Amino acid sequence: MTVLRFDSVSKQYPGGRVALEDVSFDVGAGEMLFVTGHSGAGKSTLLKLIHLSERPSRGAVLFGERNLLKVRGRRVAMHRREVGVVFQDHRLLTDRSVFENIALPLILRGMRRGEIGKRVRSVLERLGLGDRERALPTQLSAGEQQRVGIARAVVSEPRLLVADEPTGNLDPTLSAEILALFSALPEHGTSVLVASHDLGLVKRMRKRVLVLDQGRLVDDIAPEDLADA
Ligand SMILES: Nc1ncnc2c1ncn2[C@@H]1O[C@H](COP(=O)(O)OP(=O)(O)OP(=O)(O)O)[C@@H](O)[C@H]1O
Repeated sequence: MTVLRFDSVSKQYPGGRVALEDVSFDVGAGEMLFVTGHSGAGKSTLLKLIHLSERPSRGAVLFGERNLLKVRGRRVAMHRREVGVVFQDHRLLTDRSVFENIALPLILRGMRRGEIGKRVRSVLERLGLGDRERALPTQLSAGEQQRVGIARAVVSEPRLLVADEPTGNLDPTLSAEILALFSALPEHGTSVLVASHDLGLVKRMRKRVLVLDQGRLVDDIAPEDLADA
């Protein structure tokens, strides 16, 4: 089953910059893959089209049966509940506890308090944050903050998780740890798309890799065809 399809997608920003040019690919249910390329290659733009912070100039982005070009108004928020997003800079609410940060998407959905408690604690345990639920984000290490960002993105059990340079500021051990967490998500039914310019790291993960170069998809490499890192 296909979760995400890019069909001849181009994106030109106002001002003339072409960020993506005729990009086509599919992501299957429960698949994890990377998108890589030099700075400015179009990685962030590709992710932004998926969570609707940008719109394509040409072509179509399909999420399951949903053509994202037709998603407007209130439906944008509904769409975003099915796509978890992990940002490099975490974007946590600094005056709210770890628990509250993670619970927020469930509170917004109107979920019952008992159910919210159960779900948040289960995600906290999975991410090794069981004893940090009352802490404020400022009291956490960079790696812990990043894991809270991931917990918030996965707590709604999204069909797709997109992550933009999720290991950007982390040391190699923490980076590996975070990527191992992502690798476990497909078992829970979530497909995962990670943008990273760190080629060594991408190769070590041994997953499918899309390569962007100046907005063009120039390679789509299967795990078995990856050279050793
Ligand atoms: N809002 C914008 N307005 C105009 N041009 C933009 C905008 N956002 C990105 N661009 C341009 O589009 C191109 C692709 O940018 P994008 O951020 O997608 O690349 P990237 O591969 O994620 O780069 P990086 O690894 O540096 O984050 C770049 O040339 C960039 O300057």
